[in-house]
Amino acid sequence: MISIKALVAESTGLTSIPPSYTFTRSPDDEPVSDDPEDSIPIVDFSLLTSGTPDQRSKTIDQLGKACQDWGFFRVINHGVPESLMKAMTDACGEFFNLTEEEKREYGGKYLLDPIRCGTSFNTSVDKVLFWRDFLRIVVHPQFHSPTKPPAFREISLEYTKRTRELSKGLLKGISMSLGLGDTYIENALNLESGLQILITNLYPPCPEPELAMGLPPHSDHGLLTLLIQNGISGLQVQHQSKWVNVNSTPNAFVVNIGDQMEIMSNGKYKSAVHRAFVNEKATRMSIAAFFTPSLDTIVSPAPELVHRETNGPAYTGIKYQDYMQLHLSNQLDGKTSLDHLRILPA
Ligand SMILES: O=C(O)CCC(=O)C(=O)O
Ligand SMILES: [Fe+2]
Repeated sequence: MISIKALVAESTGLTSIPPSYTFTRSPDDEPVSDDPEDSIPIVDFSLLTSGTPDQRSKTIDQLGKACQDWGFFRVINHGVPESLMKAMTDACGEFFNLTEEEKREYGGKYLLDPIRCGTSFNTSVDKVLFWRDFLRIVVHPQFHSPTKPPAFREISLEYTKRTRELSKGLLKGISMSLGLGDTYIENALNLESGLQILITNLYPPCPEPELAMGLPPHSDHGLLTLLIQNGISGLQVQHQSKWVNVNSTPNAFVVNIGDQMEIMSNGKYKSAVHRAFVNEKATRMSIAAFFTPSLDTIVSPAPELVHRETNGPAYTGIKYQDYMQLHLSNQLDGKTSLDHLRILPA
């Protein structure tokens, strides 16, 4: 399947998109909020790790509130150097600039290949194709890297370590905000042997951006996602039935919680539905670091958060590997993977 990058490059003066990329917008598509987007919660990570006890406890409260109200927040003062975020963005851009022939080496057939680049989401089931190319790399527990461009390995290894530290700190805070010990999530979901996956999304300029979709509304299948963008906006998050723009701000991470957090917290923290639009002029890029339980962990609501009388378990447990397989082999469609696990109140 041709990449969007090649499609755009090969068709000079492309004025319309091929029909296979044309989305029919649903008439009940929720409106875009006119709230200033800065109402998205902001978490100051430095207060979590080196604040006074009072600042730390306030930040844990803020984190819990952000997870409960939005499932989505920005993190500032996170300790990942801005120069590294920029280097990572540049290295990913250079990867996509390799020839189609060079990239073909990673056009893996299997959904779980450790390095896989491709287009859309899952071209064997996508009904409409997305205006998106991607590179997906498993970087933990085993680190993988494409061999080109030459600097990619070193930069992505450092980026992997620094974002891992950040995710651990955030997960400790989130664990505390649920009234569980700070290492509860880490231990219950076996995060040390869990996966860390880097997904770079490339959205080349699109001649008919209002008809195409970068990524349709979806929640992330893992536990936590840390995202950076290349200065071009296009991400929206659903909040109280409206879409809110998440503009690209330099030097902050956009963090969202995924389906495993929703299951583990018994629905107290819901995974955020988000989508990505494309635009006519600029190439947009986003880099997401996904953190997941280990493949053999059975994720189920934490017993501490389940009260048989008032708040029974809302999801059936599932082995993470089975969940990921379910998610990757179907269409990307809202929260349909999670819907399979819901236990409806009697
Ligand atoms: O491009 C974006 O901003 C969103 C990417 C995303 O949602 C994903 O990779 O799961
Ligand atoms: Fe996502």
